[in-house]
Amino acid sequence: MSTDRRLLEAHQEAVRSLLTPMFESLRATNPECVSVHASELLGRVTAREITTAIPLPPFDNSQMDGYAVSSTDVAGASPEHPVILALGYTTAAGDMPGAHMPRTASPIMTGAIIPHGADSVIPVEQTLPPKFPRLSRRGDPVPVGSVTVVSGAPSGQFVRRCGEDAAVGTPILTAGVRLTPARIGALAAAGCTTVQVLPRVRVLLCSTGDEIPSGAESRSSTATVQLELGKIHDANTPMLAAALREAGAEVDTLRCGDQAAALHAALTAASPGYDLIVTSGGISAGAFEVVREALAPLGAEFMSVAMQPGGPQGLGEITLAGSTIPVVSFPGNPVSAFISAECFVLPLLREHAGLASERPREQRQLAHDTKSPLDKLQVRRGRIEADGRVTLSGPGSHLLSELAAADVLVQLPLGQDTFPENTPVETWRIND
Ligand SMILES: Nc1nc2c(c(=O)[nH]1)N[C@H]1C(S)=C(S)[C@@H](COP(=O)(O)OP(=O)(O)OC[C@H]3O[C@@H](n4cnc5c(N)ncnc54)[C@H](O)[C@@H]3O)O[C@H]1N2
Ligand code: MOO
Repeated sequence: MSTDRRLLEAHQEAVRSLLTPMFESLRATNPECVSVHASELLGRVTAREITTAIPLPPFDNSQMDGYAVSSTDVAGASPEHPVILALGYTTAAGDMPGAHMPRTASPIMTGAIIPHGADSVIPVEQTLPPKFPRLSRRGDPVPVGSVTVVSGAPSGQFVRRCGEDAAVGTPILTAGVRLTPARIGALAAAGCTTVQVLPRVRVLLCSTGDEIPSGAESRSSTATVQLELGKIHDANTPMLAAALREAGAEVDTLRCGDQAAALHAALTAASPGYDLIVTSGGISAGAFEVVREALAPLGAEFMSVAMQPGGPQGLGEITLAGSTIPVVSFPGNPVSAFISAECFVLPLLREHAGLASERPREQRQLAHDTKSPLDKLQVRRGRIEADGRVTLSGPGSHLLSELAAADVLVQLPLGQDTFPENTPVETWRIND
């Protein structure tokens, strides 16, 4: 590991430079075609602009349950000068309308086509009687009866015009947009059955360490698994897999002990088909640093970043079985791994997935004084108090329960080691 410490921004830039060709190549790859009805569509990113081939709405229709009328028939209607109209043909949503006859009120339901000859709708509550009489649907004889109208209805009242939401050929979605529920709804309304979406980044996530039981040992049908002394549960694999997936990646996982040859063999066998390898653990100054030992000879570099947690880091393009693949290595301490992902990889994945790359930052005041190392940027975990100030938890990178209970990450900048109560600090939300 190099003894020079690089600044966080320099490492962010190095990771961006490493991963940019991978993102570019994914954008240049043939898009995937996904059904509008598939649950996997949510969160995918459009590969092309999508225009509507039909007007939306596809026809003039009623915004209210009421009566379609000719605005000239009811001009000047008021409680003092009511207009009495005979009942016309009824149109419900989905029906073909009958002709609207002059001096009639054609019962119409929300979403039904405005019948030819009518240009306005009066809600049923604004007529006398204020409820529909017994009505027949199209094809049946028109019921005999009348409706008293006590207010005028300007032309176009409660009429939803054909194409007013989107005219034929209008782009509904541009390329590079994340598919949200509303966007999927708009595509479905336009009659799109499939959508071309960008391929997702396929990540192989590999957690290392002899202290973590192998996959088979750690999976159990009971709620809690017993541990042998010296072993711990694998927190990083589920945590990092969830973070990567939340940022739009597809993730498969791999577990490996502390033998470099075994890690090399496992990655060689598993890596084809992936765009990126992310590792956790085995990169610091110990005697058995499996990731460093296995990946440095393949081209990865390991360095120290002037931050805490997350000091030890690794990255590079490595060659496995004749193919090159980018690798980003995080330290094994769970809070270090989480913050490393948050600082170096997730913003880039989010950007590719059409999400806001950076989480919004907020200035808050510290609720108490604290210290941090002068030569490192410290990222602390904090709870927001009722007065908006932040109480920090301990700095240790093993304090995962405190990370889980935190509202915000708090940045204590490098170059300052004493932070009195009420010092303004930059924060960003987690666990939302
Ligand atoms: N002499 C030095 N020792 C250490 C240094 C240093 O600069 N000099 N750096 C410390 C820092 S900071 C960190 S962070 C860690 C990083 O070490 P590694 O990346 O080599 O990680 P490991 O040693 O494999 O694990 C560290 C810690 O995390 C636990 N761990 C690992 N994987 C998981 C997992 N999947 N789930 C839960 N917990 C995990 C592991 O048991 C260790 O306790 O090095 C310091 N040491
Ligand atoms: O830099 Mo380490 O990531 O504090 O435990």
